[in-house]
Amino acid sequence: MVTTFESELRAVPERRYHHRHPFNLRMHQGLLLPEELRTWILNRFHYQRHIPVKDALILAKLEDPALRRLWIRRITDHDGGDGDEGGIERWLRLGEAAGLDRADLLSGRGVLPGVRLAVDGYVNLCRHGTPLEAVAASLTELFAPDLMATRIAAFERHYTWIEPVGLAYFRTRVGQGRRDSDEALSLVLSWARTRAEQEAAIAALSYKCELLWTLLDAVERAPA
Ligand SMILES: O=C(O)c1cc(C(=O)O)c2c(n1)C(=O)C(=O)c1cc(C(=O)O)[nH]c1-2
Repeated sequence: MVTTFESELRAVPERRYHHRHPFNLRMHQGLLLPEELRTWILNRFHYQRHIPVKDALILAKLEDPALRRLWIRRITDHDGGDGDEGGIERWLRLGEAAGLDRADLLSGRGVLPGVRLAVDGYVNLCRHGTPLEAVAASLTELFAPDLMATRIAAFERHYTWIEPVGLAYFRTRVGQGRRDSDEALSLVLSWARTRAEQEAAIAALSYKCELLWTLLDAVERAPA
């Protein structure tokens, strides 16, 4: 049974997730110039490389070994391990497939100030917030897999100058995102018992939507 709280949680990204952002809409319509797409890939790398950092901050707050075992997998999903190159390496390959230089991506040069602030916002929420708030903020991932499927189709159709091998990040992430958001949702539903806790979870998820939106605002207005 879907509780009122769960419906309230799902309604936040429904209205405010970046799948509705004009930059993403233009991406899906095939309207982005190669330079705009490269700016997005380079700046989104700053977000990607901080995902395992924020997950390590969450991990440090979990006192139950079973929960830590669950959460630590998120770090290796990005950093790699056990024969898997990991999501960060796959994102670097996406950059190379789009004509970016790996050393430039790794250097962090060209990351826009607004993107830095948005990413700092997420890391700091996970550093200073409760585990409930930090896990609730990750629930934008309820919507990410569908967005990625749309993105893969748009890249294959409109941006054929990007080598197809570069899409491996998104292909892998669709399944990981579904699994991660299912796990995060059951944790949030079981942890948020009082109305105050439920409201804190909704506020954290709203804030995450805002920071992803702000990130794309910065990319959209990047100087040419
Ligand atoms: O491409 C996207 O639109 C998108 C969005 C999100 C998100 O909703 O935060 C994530 C990702 N990608 C992603 O690749 C990823 O690994 C990821 C982890 C998390 C998280 O909050 O823990 N979000 C996202």
